[in-house]
Amino acid sequence: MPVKTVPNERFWVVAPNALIAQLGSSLTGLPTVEAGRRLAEHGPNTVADQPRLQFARKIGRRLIEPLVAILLVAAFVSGMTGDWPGFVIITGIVAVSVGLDVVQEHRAELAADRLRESVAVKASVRRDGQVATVPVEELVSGDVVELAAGALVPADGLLLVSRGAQANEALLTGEPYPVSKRFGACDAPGPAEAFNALFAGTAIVTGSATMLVVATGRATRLGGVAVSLAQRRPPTAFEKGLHGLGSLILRLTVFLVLFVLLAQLGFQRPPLESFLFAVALAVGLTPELLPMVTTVTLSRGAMRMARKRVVVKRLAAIHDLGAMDVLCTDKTGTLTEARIALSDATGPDGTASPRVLGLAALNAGLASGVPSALDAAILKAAPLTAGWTLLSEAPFGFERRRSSVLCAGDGERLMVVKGAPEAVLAACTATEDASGHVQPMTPALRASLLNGADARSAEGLRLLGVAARSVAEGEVLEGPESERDLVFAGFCAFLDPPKESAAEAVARLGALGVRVKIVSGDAAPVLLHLVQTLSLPCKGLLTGEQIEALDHSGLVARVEEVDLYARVSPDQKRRVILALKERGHTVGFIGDGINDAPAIHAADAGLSVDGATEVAQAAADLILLAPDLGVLAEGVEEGRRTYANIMKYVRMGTSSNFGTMFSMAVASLMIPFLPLLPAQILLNNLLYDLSEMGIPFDAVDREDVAAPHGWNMGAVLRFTLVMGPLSSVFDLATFGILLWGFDVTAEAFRTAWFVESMATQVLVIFLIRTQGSAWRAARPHPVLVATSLSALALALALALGPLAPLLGFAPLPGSLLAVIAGLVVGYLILAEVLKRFASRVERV
Ligand SMILES: Nc1ncnc2c1ncn2[C@@H]1O[C@H](COP(=O)(O)OP(=O)(O)OP(=O)(O)O)[C@@H](O)[C@H]1O
Ligand SMILES: [Mg+2]
Repeated sequence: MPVKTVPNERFWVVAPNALIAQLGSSLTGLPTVEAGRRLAEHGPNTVADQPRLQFARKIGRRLIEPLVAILLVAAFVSGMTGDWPGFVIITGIVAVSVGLDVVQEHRAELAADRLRESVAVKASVRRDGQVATVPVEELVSGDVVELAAGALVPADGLLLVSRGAQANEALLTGEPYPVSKRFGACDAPGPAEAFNALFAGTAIVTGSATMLVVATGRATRLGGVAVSLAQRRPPTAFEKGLHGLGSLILRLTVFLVLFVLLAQLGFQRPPLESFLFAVALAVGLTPELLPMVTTVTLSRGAMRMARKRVVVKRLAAIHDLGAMDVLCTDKTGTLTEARIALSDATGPDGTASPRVLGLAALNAGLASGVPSALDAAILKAAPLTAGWTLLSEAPFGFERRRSSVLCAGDGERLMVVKGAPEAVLAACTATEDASGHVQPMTPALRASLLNGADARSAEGLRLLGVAARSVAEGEVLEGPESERDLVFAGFCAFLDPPKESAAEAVARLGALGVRVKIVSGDAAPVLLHLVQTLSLPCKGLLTGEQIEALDHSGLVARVEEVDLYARVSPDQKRRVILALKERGHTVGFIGDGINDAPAIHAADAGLSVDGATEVAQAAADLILLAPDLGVLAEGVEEGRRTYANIMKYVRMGTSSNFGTMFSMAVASLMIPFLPLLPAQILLNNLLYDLSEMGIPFDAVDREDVAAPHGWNMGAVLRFTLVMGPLSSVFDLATFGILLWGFDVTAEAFRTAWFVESMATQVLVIFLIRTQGSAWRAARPHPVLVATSLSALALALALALGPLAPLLGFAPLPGSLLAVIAGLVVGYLILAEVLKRFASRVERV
C-alpha cells in the first residue's frame, strides 16, 4: 500500500485518526520492518550533511581561497610559458598543503563526531506494539513516540496524548515561556498557535506526551535553518583573537606584496617572475595551517578528555574550559552523592506521621511521566496504596515548585500537593495533624512551620511540604490556580549525603585559578550546611527572592563576592551566569536538570552529565560520563594545553616565518636577482608547514596549565616585534656574508639562503615551544621531533642532493656550509635569550 509520507503542511488541522491512516500507521506504532523501509527511502532524521559531502565541500572551499586560487593561476601561467619545474612544484604544493590540511582536519572532526555520538539522544518509540529505544536519527513519519519532561522533541508531529505537557518553543516562536499542549481539534493558521502539535527543536519542560511523527529531518519546520542557527554560537574571545590576527596578517601581506611587486616592476624585472615571486611571498606569509592546527589540537584534546570520560560536543568549548575562571554548579549529583533517601515524614507538630507519607506516595506514585529522584525516594519508603486512580494533575514546575494530583479512591476525591515548604504553605489555609485535629492557618503558625523547616534544612535535610484537600464531584484540577484552600499535612525530609571527593575537586579547581559557585534550586540552609560539611571556600548568599528584586546591573554588582545562590529559578540561574560574564569572567556551568538548561546554554562552557535530562545534555558543550567534579580539573588543564600548543604555532608564524619572508622582500629590492625563486619560496614554505605538523601533539609546560588565560593581542605583537626582526637580522647577515664574503652566484646564493632559512625556521620551534629554558622544559613530543627533523633533512637533501639542479640550486663549498652552521647556532642562542624578553608580558 503506497503511503503518503509528506502530508499537509498544516498537519494539525487533520483529525488524528485520518492522519494516522494517511501515514499508514496505528496507535501501536509502526512495524519495525516498515520503519526500516521508510528510513531507507526517506533518509535519517537529521539535518546534518553526510560526511562524504562535507569532505568534498571542504576541499572545494580550500580551492577557492584567494591565495590557493592565485597559486593555481600561477601554475597555469608557468605551464603555458614552458616553466615545467615551476608548474610541477606549484601544483604539487597546492595538492600537498590542501590535502594535508583537509585530510588531517577531516579525520580530526570525524573522530570528534564519533565521540559525540556516544552521548547522542535516543527516543522511546512504539514499534511492533512495544516501546523500544532507538536513536532519534532512525525515527520516520508514522512513528509513535513517548516524550517525558526534559525531552527534546525529535521531529514534527501531532499530539495523541498530553499529560499536562508544556513545551518551550522559543526556537520556533521566540516565546520564552512554556506553552500548554493539549489533544484536540485545532484549525490554527500557523505552527505558533497549533496547541495540538509539537515541533522538532523544541522541548517538553513539564508533563509528558505521546506524539505521532509527521515530518522528520529537513522536512521539519525548523529544518536545517533554525537548527544550525541555534547551534551557531557567538565566537569566543580566543576565536575572535585568532580571527583578528589573521586579518592583520592579511593586511600586512597585501601591503608587503604590492610594495614588492611595484618595486620589482619599477626596477624593470621580468613581470611574470615578479608576479610569481610576490605570490610566493604571500603564500609564505599566510598562516595557512592555522585552521588545521587548531582543529587537530582541539580534537586531540577531545580524545584525551574522552579517556578521562569527558565527551566534547563542541570542540571550541575546550578553549572555554581552559579559559574558565568561574565554575557554577548545581548541587545534586556534583556536590552530593545523588543517592536521595527519605529520612522521615512528620506532621505539623513534628511527630512521625504515616499519613504524610501516604499522601506523598499518592502524589509521587500517581503523577505521570518519569518519577523525579525525590518521587522515587518517597515510593521506595512507601509504595502507592492500591485502589487510587489519577483523575488529573498539574505537573511539577520549577517556577511554582509544587506538583499536584487529583485522585479518587476509598470513596473520596482528593487533591494532593507537595513541593518546596514555602510554596506549599503559601497555598494552605489550615493544618491537620495525625489525630485529625484541624487548626486554621495564621501568619504566626505559617512562620513557625517555616522556621521549623529551616531548622531541619540547616541539618542538611531536604524538605518537601505535603498538603491536601477533598474535592467535590464536579470540580476539576485546572492547573496551578486550583492549588488553593489546602490543608497542610506535614513534611517529608530527605537525605542526600555530601560527596567527599567534591571538596578535593573544588580545591583542585581553586588551585588552577577557577572559583566555584553553587547555584541551586534548593533552600539556603541546605546549601550552607553543605558548604560547612565539605569546608568549601564559598562566601556570601543570595536567594531567588533577592535576585528577583535586583535588576541586571544590580546583580552584576553583587555576583563577584557572592558564591552561593539558593532557591533560584531556571531563569535566575541564567541571569547569574550572564551577570558573571558581564564582569569579564569566562564562566562554566554544570547541571543536569530541565531547570539547568538555560544556564548551561548561557555559559561559555556549558557542562552536563551522562544520564541528565535531554534538554540539559543538548544545551551542553561537554558531557561528563561520571558526575565527578574531579575530572573537570583535568579538563581545564587539557583546555589550557590545547591553547598553549595553538599559541606555539601562532608565535612561530608571526615571528620566525614572518621575519624570513620580510627579509626576503627586503633582499629582493637590494640585489639584482631574486633571493629565492618563486618555486623555492613555495618549497620552503611547504617544508616549514610539514615541520609544524607535530605541534598539536606536543607536551606543554606546567606553567602553561597553571592559570586561566585568554587571548592577548598585545603579547602576540610584542613577541612578533622582538623575534621577527631577530630572524630578519640573521637573514640579512647571511645575505651580506654571501654577497661580499663569498661573492657567490645567484644559484649558490639561493641555495645557501634556502638552507639557512630552513634551518633557523625549523629549529627555533624547540625554543619557542617553551617560555622557560629550552633544556629544562617538558620534553618535546616524539612526533614533533620527527616532523621537524625530517622536514629539515628533506630540505637539506633537496638543496644539496642530486635533485638540486632541477630546483635551481647549486653546490656550496664546505667553508660556506660551516659559516651557515655558525649563523644558525648564533641565531638559536640569541633567540633563546631574547624570547624571555619577548614573552615577558604574556603572563597577565
Ligand atoms: N518532584 C517534585 N515534587 C515537588 N517538589 C519538588 C519536586 N522536585 C523538586 N521540588 C522542589 O523544587 C525545588 C527545586 O528543585 P531542585 O532542588 O531539584 O532544584 P535544583 O536547582 O536542580 O537543585 P540542585 O542544585 O540540588 O540540583 C526543590 O528543592 C523542591 O523543594
Ligand atoms: Mg538539579
